[in-house]
Amino acid sequence: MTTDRESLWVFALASNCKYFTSPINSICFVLVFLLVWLVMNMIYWTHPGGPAWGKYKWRKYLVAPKPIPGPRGFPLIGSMNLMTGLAHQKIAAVAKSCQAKRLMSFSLGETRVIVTCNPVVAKEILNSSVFVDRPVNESAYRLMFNRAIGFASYGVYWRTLRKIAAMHLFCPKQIKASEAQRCEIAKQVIEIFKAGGPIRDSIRVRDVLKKASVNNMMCSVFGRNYSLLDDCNEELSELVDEGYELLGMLNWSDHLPWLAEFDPQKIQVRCSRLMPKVNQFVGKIIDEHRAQPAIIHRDFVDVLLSLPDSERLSDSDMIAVLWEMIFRGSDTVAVLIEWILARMVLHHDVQSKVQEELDRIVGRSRRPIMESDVMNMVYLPAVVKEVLRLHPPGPLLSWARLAIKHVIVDGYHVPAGTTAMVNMWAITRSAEVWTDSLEFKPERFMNEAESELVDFSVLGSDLRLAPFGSGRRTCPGKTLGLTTVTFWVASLLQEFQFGPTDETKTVDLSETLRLSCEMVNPLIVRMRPRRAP
Ligand code: HEM
Repeated sequence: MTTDRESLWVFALASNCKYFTSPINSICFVLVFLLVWLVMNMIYWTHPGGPAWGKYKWRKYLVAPKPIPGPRGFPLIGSMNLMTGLAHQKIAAVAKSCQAKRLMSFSLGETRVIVTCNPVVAKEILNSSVFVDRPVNESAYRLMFNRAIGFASYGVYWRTLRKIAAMHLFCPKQIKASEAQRCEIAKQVIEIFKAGGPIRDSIRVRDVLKKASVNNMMCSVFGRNYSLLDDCNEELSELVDEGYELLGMLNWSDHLPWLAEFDPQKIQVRCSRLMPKVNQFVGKIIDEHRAQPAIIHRDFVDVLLSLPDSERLSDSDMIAVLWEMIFRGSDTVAVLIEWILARMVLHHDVQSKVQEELDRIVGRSRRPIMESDVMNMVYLPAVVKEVLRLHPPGPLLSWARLAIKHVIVDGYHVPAGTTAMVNMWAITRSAEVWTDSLEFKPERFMNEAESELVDFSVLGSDLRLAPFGSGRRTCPGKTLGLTTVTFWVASLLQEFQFGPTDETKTVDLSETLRLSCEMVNPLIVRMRPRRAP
């Protein structure tokens, strides 16, 4: 933007000068200007980390003691190619080749970025009081997420939202209170999978899991009970899918602001088509709650409507907050369960061990599993941790952080306004951090006798495995997410034996990175009921 404004000034001054009344002189001026611009961009590009870092150094006349190592990428656009496709894998490979696994710099157009593949530096970044904001993201702003927790600027508003959500949606009492709803949805999922008869040879699990997760959040947030068997939340699923795709896309205009005018990826158009639909859908639910005020708060809309004046949110802010919860709470849960089931198909011995544990704790009766049974399990939580290690749903921790002040990271000067990423995928697969790092071994989270879990929290205190992030902007829904995933997986494994569709086939674990990291090819399984009808 500064470049654009400065260029306009130069042109404005030039147009007032008599020398430029002749066309030849004007053309010469434009050519000289272009040449200078080109030379400057080439100079910026020579800096380690590429053009955005070079530009910062030249603009600030800064003699940095030592630049952060990193790829130069291309002039002007820097390393935009790193963020397309499987960004976490590409970044890990480049960090290795630049010998910059602890801290690497790169440029996304005009955006300065640092990234770490090291747990110690990750802790320094995520737990600092400096990397507490989120970088600018046009889609997030246009979809109003800047007024919800995830993209709100660090400050009073963000703190108030987190406090409200922590007290009324994510506290242990509230999570316990929503147990019946999770049980009901698990029951419906099982009914759907059973509907085709005892032998089901080829079932795609993703669609059912996604719908179940959306329904679960719809119930907690809006107090709406949708059945998995009917299609009445189809509209919401479409809105979530569209928002999900828009937020997950690399928007070139975020990093090359002069492109925003042209909207080359049609992101602005799609956001402005989507938002009125979201406003209408969520606004209608808020109006219905207003028309029938609840004496006991049944859901999150009731909570928001009953806030005291000092904390009351405008309607549009309320829509943003509610919409974000549906959005964040749905995809991550479904994606993680699909990865767990994929691993169960692939490692039949592990699946049998979970089922033995289930039978030991619940008995092979017809009694469905309860969440209190899951609390007594040790092997299943170890399996969930191991899947989070090999397939973290947010390999780059979903949303990056932004430095609000100058800061020193791992001995390097990092200027305010720099975007910071943590490559959790690279950390959790690193041979320097984990023994047999690429092998699927849930036992690594258990003691030698395999009778109890070792003391390893995945909730953000140990950066060797922190799939929910860490520090002030850590995921507020982590306990709810983990409880839902573990319970639904337990319910499915109690009920069914999962296997490959064909004994000669294996499971394709290839990844695709959207907002979360999903299986490229949706999991298709063979299911056999385990319990007698
Ligand atoms: C398996 C489930 C989940 C995973 C793996 C996950 C992962 C993450 C990650 C990596 C972050 C970024 C943290 C950081 O910057 O340090 C995040 C943020 C967030 N998550 Fe989750 N999440 C899950 C479930 C949920 C659920 C169920 C909800 C809500 C219903 C939720 C709501 C949020 C919100 C609102 C933020 C933004 C926090 C902020 O910026 O202050 N997440 N999540």
